[in-house]
Amino acid sequence: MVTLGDGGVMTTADATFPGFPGGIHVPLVTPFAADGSVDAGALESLAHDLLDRGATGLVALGTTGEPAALDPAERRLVTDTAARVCRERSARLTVGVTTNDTRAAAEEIRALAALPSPCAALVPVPYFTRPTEDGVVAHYAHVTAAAPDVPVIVYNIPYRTGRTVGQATIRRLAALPGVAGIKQAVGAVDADTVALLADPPPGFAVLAGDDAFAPALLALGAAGGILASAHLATESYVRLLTAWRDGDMAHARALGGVLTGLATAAFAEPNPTVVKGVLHAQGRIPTAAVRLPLLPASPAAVEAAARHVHILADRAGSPALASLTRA
Ligand SMILES: O=C(O)C1=N[C@H](C(=O)O)C[C@H](O)C1
Repeated sequence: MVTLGDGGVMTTADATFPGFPGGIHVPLVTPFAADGSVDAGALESLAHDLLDRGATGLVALGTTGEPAALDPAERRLVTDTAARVCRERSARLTVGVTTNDTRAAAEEIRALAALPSPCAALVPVPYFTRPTEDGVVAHYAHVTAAAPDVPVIVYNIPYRTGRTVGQATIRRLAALPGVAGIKQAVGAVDADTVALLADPPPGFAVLAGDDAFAPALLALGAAGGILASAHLATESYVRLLTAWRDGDMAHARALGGVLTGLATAAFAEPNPTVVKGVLHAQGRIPTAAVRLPLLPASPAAVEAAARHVHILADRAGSPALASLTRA
């Protein structure tokens, strides 16, 4: 903790990452009502619940929010709902900007700058087009210049985008004014990620973006994570990050192992189908519905993930996990 002159405190994360707070950010599912419409009331309750459980921030319209299956009015409803909750709770809002068109991304970010509450933008590496890495840098230079007050988080997810971005390019991106961090989701703990975390650019938040690798990235010093499975174990992810920051390695390793099991189960079928299935089974969203081309998760996958949530709760009493595992 860093003590301020007025006797207040701010977290180390705030001091270290001025553009974007570390911590656990939950990429919200978009709940659908029984008639198939977006259920804004359910989204609002879920958002409050996740912040009650200790999330630092919420992400609207991440991959987990099925943005490609929402029309513009629905996307606006989701953004406005999440923005209202984050404003009330003084939490960090991030909004996914899901386009591979540089001009359209710049337009979307300009629109975010006009929102009544401040937010960051989660901007994927331009997908499908497969530009050069120089093209990727030019893309982010253009979109950050469009709205300098909106911090941009680079979303590096090559298995979805088709474009690998190595650490040399990530360092060039980090040097751009307006780029505040990266959601690193490369499907591995690869050499580039290890090198990046060994010597992160000052003030640049490296966030774990692959649930199954999040415990490993946090162990290497990641500032936090944007993790769909944090819907199901918010407090445990927060405790995991805290344990690594506090150097409480025994607890962190034990908890990280259990959370890796949960994450693997939550991603056994396409995200967010399993997460929605468990949230519905827990009575936290009205239906488990997803929109095509996604199909609902199988009952077996939902049961398996729910079992991992129970394992977390059961192990809360074990010595290694005692203070860490209220799911
Ligand atoms: O919505 C997100 O942001 C996330 N999407 C990833 C994905 O679906 O590939 C998973 C991650 O947990 C968060």
